[in-house]
Amino acid sequence: MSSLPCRADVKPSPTSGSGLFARENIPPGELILSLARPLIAVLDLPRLSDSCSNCFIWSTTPLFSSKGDAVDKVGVKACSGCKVLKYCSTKCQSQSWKRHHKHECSRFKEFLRSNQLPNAVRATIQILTMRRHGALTDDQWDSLGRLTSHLDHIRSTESHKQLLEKIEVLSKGALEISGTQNAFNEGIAQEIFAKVLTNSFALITPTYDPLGICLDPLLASANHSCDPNAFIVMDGPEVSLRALKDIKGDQEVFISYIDSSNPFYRRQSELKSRYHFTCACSNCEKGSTLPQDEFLVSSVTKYWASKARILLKERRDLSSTIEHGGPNYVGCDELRLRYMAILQAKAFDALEKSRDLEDNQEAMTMLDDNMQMCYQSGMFSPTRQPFAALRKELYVRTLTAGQFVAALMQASKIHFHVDPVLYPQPHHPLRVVHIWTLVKLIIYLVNEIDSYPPVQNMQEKGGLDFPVIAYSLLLQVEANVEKSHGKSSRFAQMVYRKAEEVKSDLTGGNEVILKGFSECIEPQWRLFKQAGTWLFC
Ligand SMILES: C[S@@+](CC[C@H](N)C(=O)[O-])C[C@H]1O[C@@H](n2cnc3c(N)ncnc32)[C@H](O)[C@@H]1O
Repeated sequence: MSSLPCRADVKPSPTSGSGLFARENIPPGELILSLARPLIAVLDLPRLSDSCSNCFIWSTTPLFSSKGDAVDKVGVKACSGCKVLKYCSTKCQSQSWKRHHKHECSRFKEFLRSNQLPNAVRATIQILTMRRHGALTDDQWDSLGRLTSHLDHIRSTESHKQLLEKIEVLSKGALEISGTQNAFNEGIAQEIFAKVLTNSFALITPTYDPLGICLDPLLASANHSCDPNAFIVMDGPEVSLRALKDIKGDQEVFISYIDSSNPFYRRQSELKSRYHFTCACSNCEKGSTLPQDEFLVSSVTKYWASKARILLKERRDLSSTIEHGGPNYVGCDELRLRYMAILQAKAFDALEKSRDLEDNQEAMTMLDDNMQMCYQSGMFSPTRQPFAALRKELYVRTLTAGQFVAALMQASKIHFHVDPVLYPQPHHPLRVVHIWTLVKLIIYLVNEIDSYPPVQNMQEKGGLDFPVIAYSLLLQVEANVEKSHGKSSRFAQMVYRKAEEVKSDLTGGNEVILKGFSECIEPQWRLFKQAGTWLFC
């Protein structure tokens, strides 16, 4: 694959195996490396039908995507051969065909329409067929070969029996469907499949909506830290690694594989089960002593203690997670700590279950109930997980359900009270994306104000001037998007265009009016901050 700038090298790492190391000092927000596209990429099954399999543009119809970003409608047409992969243009179709699809199309035609093949199986098929037909060079094949598979560890660990069975069955399926049995044996297919599981990362939109998985040997050499100094951002097929913090020459570049705002034992168990390692990063070295683990109280009231006793008795699935080594362990030797651990376990469990619910109302009720528990038990600050994650999930659900006023209040709370703590760097891509989503939401509400009496009320009686608020939020996105996504990214270009459009709508290009607006920002900001405090919790 053609590669763009690279300011890092793969070297042996004291952390584990190989890692990425900066060649020179890289200030926050600067590019570390960029790839025109990852070596291998496959879309999630639902995205196969509504996204381009070459440039990954997502052609959905709803007003807001799952992360609340307004979506432009683009058509995609199915490949006339397999009728599975779709493309937004003949150019995209032809690029994909030449790169890999001509080797798999007839196989997909035969198998994929009847089988709902998981991502890792399709990625393995892509690798096997590309190699078989000479579309992966020896260098690319060797660099895939150097990636960690953990297969020996999985084979020798009793608790990984089920995982081993899954690898054996699915890799065998991938080998058969790829039609490359004459070139590769089952052992090779298992190695490749296991490498895909350990080394692939999420294929995402610039606004962090998940689209599928991708694998690239260069990016896969970046080790994990729960206190990362770099992040991955995508722009269509282009993948970039950018500095979150100041990185000195020769320093190791770390990304975070997981949500690092989670408490110590949850992070440890996720990394152990998904990536097979015990994290010893600078944060994990400090154990459960950081703000991620702090509760606001040292014990809960009698009311919550009685709720916890019931959960301990009735929810065996949860009580097993609070034992030492479990994800919800908080130091369970004392009863007061067991009570807090089981309440935390219940909230995390609800967060995960809500993600699988199709029904928005049911999900919102579940999320709301557990947020109330976080608040009323007095244990959780708004940034202590899973309280912050429950709120974020509720925000996305309210947007999807078209409950835009509730969404606006949650967004204010997230903007002022959650994100600055969880993502301290103003150019953190998630912080930038959240503000952008909020801008889009406010602009939508302003345009449709007649349909939203509560918003009209906030404007007329509460004195909120939404255009001024949207404009000042846009200024924040505009100031940070170069560092979060890169100046020439499609996302940054969209932000710059929107900023110009809003500026001109507000002022008609008159600089004096614009100056007047700038002076209104401060008092409006205070009013908007209050919108988050109107919520019960
Ligand atoms: C995507 S690979 C990273 C590159 C890897 N070091 C290699 O040599 O191929 C992920 C694997 O690297 C190792 N790893 C990554 N971060 C680690 C960390 N903080 N501590 C220990 N091992 C880590 C684990 O074995 C993990 O499964």
